[in-house]
Amino acid sequence: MEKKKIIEVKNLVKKYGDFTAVKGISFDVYENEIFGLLGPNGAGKSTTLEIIETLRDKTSGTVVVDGINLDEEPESIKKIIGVQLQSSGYYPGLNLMELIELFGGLYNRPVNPRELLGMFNLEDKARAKYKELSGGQKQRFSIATTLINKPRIIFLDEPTTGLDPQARRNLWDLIQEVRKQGTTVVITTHYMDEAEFLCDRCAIVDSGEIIALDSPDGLIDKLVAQGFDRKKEVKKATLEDVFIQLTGRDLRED
Ligand SMILES: Nc1ncnc2c1ncn2[C@@H]1O[C@H](COP(=O)(O)OP(=O)(O)OP(=O)(O)O)[C@@H](O)[C@H]1O
Repeated sequence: MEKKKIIEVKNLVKKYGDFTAVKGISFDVYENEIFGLLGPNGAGKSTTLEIIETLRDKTSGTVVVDGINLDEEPESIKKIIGVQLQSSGYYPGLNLMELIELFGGLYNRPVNPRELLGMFNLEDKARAKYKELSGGQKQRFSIATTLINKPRIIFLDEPTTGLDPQARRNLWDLIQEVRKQGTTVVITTHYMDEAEFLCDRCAIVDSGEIIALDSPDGLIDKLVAQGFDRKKEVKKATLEDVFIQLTGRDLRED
């Protein structure tokens, strides 16, 4: 069966004054895939995401999300996407349940806060304030809030930055679970192991251009076919494997 395109980006350009941050990139995201945007600092990943999320104006190019043209109906796009809020958007006086209820009200959507918090292992924190959460809990809550409006696509900008290995692996499982439930996931990350584990396909962005786009295995195969060979013998385990083996897979922050 033909895969359905849920995001179509064509010749997207973004200029900040004289500086061109995004230089005419084109890519498609298929329905229900986990799609990664990888690239060094300043490559233009966040700018690209924010344009698709309707949070930033583009200079030129076309963006179509689930058949909706960004230039024509940005409000309709907002209704079908889930975006992580800046932490400043979490009113300090409200607990997690109240925040979810508030956001549900803003989206005009009935929402079951306990169920959502449960999915992200935060049921015990239902009455806690955002500032009382650990780093991993904050990230889980932030991802949970992207699902409040039951979106078709969620956008995650560096979701595991700063987390310990247990929290990172736990979040990977949660992101896979979100996808399993039918949501398309677009993610930016600087961690190549994360992209390799999670992404069906990824685009490598550098200086505002896409320099490669394929599945992680496809990208690796292409490099190997060019004669690339690792200098050192591949180790049977990594230091992270040692760490996880010694400290276990359970989350520590709770
Ligand atoms: N509001 C702005 N005004 C001017 N330049 C900007 C603005 N926002 C981003 N830039 C520049 O555009 C380029 C792309 O930035 P962007 O944040 O999209 O990169 P990124 O790939 O997400 O980087 P990072 O991995 O560091 O988050 C950078 O050179 C950045 O300095």
